[in-house]
Amino acid sequence: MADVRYLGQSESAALDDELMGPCGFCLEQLMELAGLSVAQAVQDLSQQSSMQIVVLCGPGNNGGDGLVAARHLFHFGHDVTVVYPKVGKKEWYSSLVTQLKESNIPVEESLPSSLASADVIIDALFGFSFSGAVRPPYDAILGELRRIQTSSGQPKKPTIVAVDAPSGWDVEKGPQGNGDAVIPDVLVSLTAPKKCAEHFYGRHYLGGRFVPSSIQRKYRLELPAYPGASQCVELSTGKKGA
Ligand SMILES: NC(=O)C1=CN([C@@H]2O[C@H](COP(=O)(O)OP(=O)(O)OC[C@H]3O[C@@H](n4cnc5c(N)ncnc54)[C@H](O)[C@@H]3O)[C@@H](O)[C@H]2O)[C@@H](O)CC1
Ligand SMILES: [K+]
Repeated sequence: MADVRYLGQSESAALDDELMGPCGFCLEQLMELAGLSVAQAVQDLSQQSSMQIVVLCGPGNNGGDGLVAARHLFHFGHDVTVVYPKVGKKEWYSSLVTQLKESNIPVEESLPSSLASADVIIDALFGFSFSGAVRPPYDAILGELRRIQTSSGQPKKPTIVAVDAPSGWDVEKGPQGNGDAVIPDVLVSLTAPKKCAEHFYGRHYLGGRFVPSSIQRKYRLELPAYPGASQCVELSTGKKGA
């Protein structure tokens, strides 16, 4: 089988539109499956039965994936905190927050003081629609992540898991500029990897096991086989190099 194809930004948005238009899916369905696949990938990372997990959620659908993943990870037995500075405009986001609160999962507007001692931090701030320089309040959040990642004297650092694209990276060109990008340890690409993933060398999972054959053919996706009933599959990394 050929290599998995990496998608550009406009192609990713077009594919998304087709799924939720002519293919007959709705956002809530796809977000649930995307978030479940992120939760399964995180579960696959460790044998630890109860991890401290902080999920950073942005204002768009990438943030929605994070809210769904948080709920599943709670049901998997983990200690989950959600940071959601701005509730997205779609009504569905408020419903996802309600679902979390019904299980007493904390949903905070700002970073918890315990962030650096988390086992896992999930970056669900921005996905394939990110562009330009990071605006407040997300610039400070990514700055803190970078600080935790680069600080010395901390025996164990949180594993940073990015959803669909590492936030702050150019969706096609990868980490840009002055070396202050957050470099995640794990990336969970959804549907198909975005071009920025060519610059990623950590553990790389693919999730979003819902792409119909018609779309796979049209976009020449060459998706790998998912094992059994799993919602995610691990890929090899650094396809073309930085
Ligand atoms: N078909 C798919 O592949 C699916 C994709 N989903 C998710 O949807 C994501 C795309 O969602 P969206 O199109 O809503 O977009 P994103 O979630 O990538 O981001 C859009 C939001 O980020 C803000 N934003 C963009 N650039 C910014 C900047 N520089 N500073 C601050 N804020 C900025 C925008 O104002 C907007 O509110 C994917 O990456 C994936 O995670 C899933 O939810 C459902 C299925
Ligand atoms: K992200």
